[in-house]
Amino acid sequence: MSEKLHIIPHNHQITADDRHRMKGHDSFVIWFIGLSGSGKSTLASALEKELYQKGIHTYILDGDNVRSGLNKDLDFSETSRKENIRRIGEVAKLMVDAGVLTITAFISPFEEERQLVKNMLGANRYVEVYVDCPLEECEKRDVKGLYQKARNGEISNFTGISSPFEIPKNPDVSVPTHQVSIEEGVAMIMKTIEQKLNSKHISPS
Ligand SMILES: Nc1ncnc2c1ncn2[C@@H]1O[C@H](COP(=O)(O)OS(=O)(=O)O)[C@@H](OP(=O)(O)O)[C@H]1O
Ligand SMILES: Nc1ncnc2c1ncn2[C@@H]1O[C@H](COP(=O)(O)OP(=O)(O)O)[C@@H](O)[C@H]1O
Repeated sequence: MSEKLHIIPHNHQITADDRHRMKGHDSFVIWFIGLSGSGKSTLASALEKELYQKGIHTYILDGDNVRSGLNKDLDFSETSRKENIRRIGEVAKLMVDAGVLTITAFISPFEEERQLVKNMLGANRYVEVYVDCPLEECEKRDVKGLYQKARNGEISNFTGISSPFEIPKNPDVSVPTHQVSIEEGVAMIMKTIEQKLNSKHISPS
């Protein structure tokens, strides 16, 4: 797009801080990264349950509600995956501004897009969770039978088999799901976000 757009922001009367004060907690994104079958959805779901029980307003963005709607025009080429993550980052930013503790569960295979999202949100609103599970274990689990299909050549560009996965350089927490239980994994994440949950980042009224 070459034409300059004249978009001038409006300063609304209610701010993110007002929304945090209303809800009694801060908002940020918990961004899960990992191979298919590593345990992103399982951990995201268990974590959400724990946060819900603490009275925290959460929402999970995942393939079910994003790739089948907003991003249904995208496939699994490198370009599409990058655009997938960029758009999810933008949606997460809106949700965080709306006061929701947002959890995302996407493979997010490229470091560059992860950094882009982190910069978009601001480092203090982005918690990176690497669901660290070896390919062999993910393939053994083969929750959806997709690894078998990828090995048979029925699916192309499959992450870990025929499409790259860049190991996160500096995640806030790594959860080795082949070594720890779901409960232990959730506890590791809760420990990482504990301080953020307690410090409300709310300016005095
Ligand atoms: N080619 C290929 N490679 C990897 N994964 C594939 C592929 N085709 C379909 N699937 C299914 O789509 C889910 C991954 O989508 P994501 O949006 O998370 O991928 S990405 O972040 O854009 O790389 C992934 O879900 P999870 O298993 O929950 O990770 C797969 O079930
Ligand atoms: N410690 C663990 N943490 C998360 N998942 C685990 C763990 N141990 C075994 N699993 C199993 O691994 C599978 C992970 O699948 P899923 O959560 O759909 O992965 P992803 O969303 O990354 O594709 C599930 O069947 C889950 O029960």
